Amino acid sequence: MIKATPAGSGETRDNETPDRRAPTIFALATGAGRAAIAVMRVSGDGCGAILTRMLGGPPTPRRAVLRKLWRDAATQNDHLDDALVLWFPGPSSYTGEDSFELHLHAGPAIISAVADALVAEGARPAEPGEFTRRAFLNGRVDLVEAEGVADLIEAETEAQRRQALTQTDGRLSALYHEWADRLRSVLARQEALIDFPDEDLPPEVEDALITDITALREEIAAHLADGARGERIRRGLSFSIVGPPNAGKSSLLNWLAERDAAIVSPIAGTTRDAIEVAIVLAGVKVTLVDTAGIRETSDPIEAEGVRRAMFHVEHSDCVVQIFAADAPPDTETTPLPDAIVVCNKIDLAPAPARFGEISVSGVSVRTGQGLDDLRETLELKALALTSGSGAPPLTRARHRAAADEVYAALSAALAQPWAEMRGEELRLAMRALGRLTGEVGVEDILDTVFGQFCIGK
Ligand SMILES: Nc1nc2c(ncn2[C@@H]2O[C@H](COP(=O)(O)OP(=O)(O)OP(=O)(O)O)[C@@H](O)[C@H]2O)c(=O)[nH]1
Ligand SMILES: [K+]
Ligand SMILES: [Mg+2]
Repeated sequence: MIKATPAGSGETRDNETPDRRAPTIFALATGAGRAAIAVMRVSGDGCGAILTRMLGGPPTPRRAVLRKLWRDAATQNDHLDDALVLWFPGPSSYTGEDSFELHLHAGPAIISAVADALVAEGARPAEPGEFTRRAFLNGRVDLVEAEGVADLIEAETEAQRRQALTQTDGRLSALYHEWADRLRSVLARQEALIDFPDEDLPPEVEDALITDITALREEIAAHLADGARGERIRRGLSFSIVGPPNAGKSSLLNWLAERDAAIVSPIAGTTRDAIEVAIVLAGVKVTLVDTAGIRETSDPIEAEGVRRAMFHVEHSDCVVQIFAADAPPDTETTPLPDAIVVCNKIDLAPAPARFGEISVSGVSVRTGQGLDDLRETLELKALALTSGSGAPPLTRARHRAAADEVYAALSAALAQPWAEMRGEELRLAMRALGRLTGEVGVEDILDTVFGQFCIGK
């Protein structure tokens, strides 16, 4: 077989021993299930040779061309499909390697015949995230951008899509790179202080250094203290509906979910398990949780339901506390902290204006009265919990851990009276930032990061 020119000749990350030859991988980039077209993606050193074998030669780069696809074009043996072919020679491809795409007719027999032919030419099926992993190793994207690609594929809501885009297009990485640049400058000036202690550097040099470290540390603190809005957008918010039995919790859940997700009945204690339904409020993914009515009970199963309800009260981003107008809470009951308070069944009795300090949303799930206003209140809450300044938010626990480390190292540096000792802390901060974008020492986390991808990306 003719060997294609080595691909991915651009710089290789120093954290994984570069394998000079990139084994050729392939995967279906489009989903399973009935469809008109299936896209087969192929990347690696063997691509040129495979195109020669199956098409008779690589087509014009980066142009969609319709070609007959053969198991062996030279002998015109076994016509596999008529496919649209896109040839991306490395290094200016997604992976940085030679790669191509075949837009096939999506019949399962065609897909498996093409896969067989690729295996016969020495390619192997790709692992989850392997294309993007190669893009990372070849310096096409950094780790934060790669994670953004995974989020973009997973994005179900507008807020998730917008956030993932700020990550894949490098806006979040740019922030981290800007921090690294500033830290590098601080570190250089710090080294100068140590190297030329007797050369009477003006005291302003050290003062400016301290000022810069302090400013950077404050910015990182602000990034960390954004109320986890980026992580919330990614994972979605959770809103739980709690209150006494028969208040209409399940009825409200069903109305918000626009389907009969939970059983509604006049029997108090109908809901026992927590019932979760995903909805979208103002472009934000929200998991609504219907819970068991909270009351004293001798029924062990209902008691477990009550215990679970209390768990959700504690762990939700927002609690919707509901009671019925014809069974208002007694004077000992107090509103839950930060709750949205709802009085249901206002078709039976008037709602009180306030419950403790909190104003009450009066609704009737039966007649529909007040429900649109309540939805708007919930939408505003979802927006308040996920919006912030224009700066790209922190989106993952991995980023939070690294930023925490940088913050701690900068704090330690500021606490050091000796310039020599400060340098060590600054280097630690630099390393933590490098791990964040994937520039240093990340071998151990690559499997975790790319394992979350789907196959074909
Ligand atoms: N009149 C009136 N009845 C309602 C309204 N909303 C719900 N109901 C009725 O109240 C009863 C209880 O409703 P559910 O939604 O099951 O109440 P729940 O809070 O989930 O009850 P548990 O799961 O038992 O804690 C049902 O018979 C509903 O049809 C309303 O706005 N007005
Ligand atoms: K009920
Ligand atoms: Mg219920």
